Amino acid sequence: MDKAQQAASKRNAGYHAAEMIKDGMVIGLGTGSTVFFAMERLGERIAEDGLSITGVPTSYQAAIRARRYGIPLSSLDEHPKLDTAIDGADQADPDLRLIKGRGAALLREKCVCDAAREVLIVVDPTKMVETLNAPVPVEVLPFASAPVSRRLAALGASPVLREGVKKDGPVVTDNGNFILDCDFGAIMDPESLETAIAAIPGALECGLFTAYREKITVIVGEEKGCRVVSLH
Ligand SMILES: O=C(CO)[C@H](O)[C@H](O)COP(=O)(O)O
Repeated sequence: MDKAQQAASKRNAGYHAAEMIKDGMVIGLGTGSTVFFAMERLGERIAEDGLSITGVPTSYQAAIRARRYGIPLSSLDEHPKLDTAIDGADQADPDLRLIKGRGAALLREKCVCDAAREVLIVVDPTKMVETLNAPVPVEVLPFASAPVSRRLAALGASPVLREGVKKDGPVVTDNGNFILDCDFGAIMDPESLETAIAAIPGALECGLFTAYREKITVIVGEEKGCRVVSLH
């Protein structure tokens, strides 16, 4: 799939998710290029049809983009329960388990996913895999990054501190933490791995999302149209 085909697929997925949003909904807004297409379409529906929605952004980037599209914003303080959330993913398997966090927003994304009654995951076809095998991002407390790294290595990864492309030194998340990218190879038991990582003090969250399969709908954008996958 070339770049133009991928962009068309992302756009179709994002637009499809945006069409599923109903008047009055409070929605989590994920981070990443595919969600931005959903926001673009939501902005059009607000401007053209008077759609009334409230967004809870998962990152500064999502908030900036949502404002640009005229989406009114709120927070989990105001809305601890969300009608739905739209988010992207780096990989999804047939059981709708995900790896997220390329954009370093995984901690807030998991909070929003947890708060949402349903979750729309928008992806292009390259994200669909039989077995999750991408590096798992782990957000770590900087104070504890060395011991956390050792614990992750004991689980089978070679953790790599994520460094900035446009800045010197480590990437600092919107929450003031670091990211360790952890390549575990093929992940045969994502649930156990997520539980094991969650048990490490100082590992604040990881990019494995295995607990939300029942409320997730994956919208796979194709060059023309979409394929919708859910377990319900
Ligand atoms: O998890 C994420 C950010 O933390 C993104 O949703 C994920 O990386 C997908 O991004 P894109 O839609 O740009 O491919």
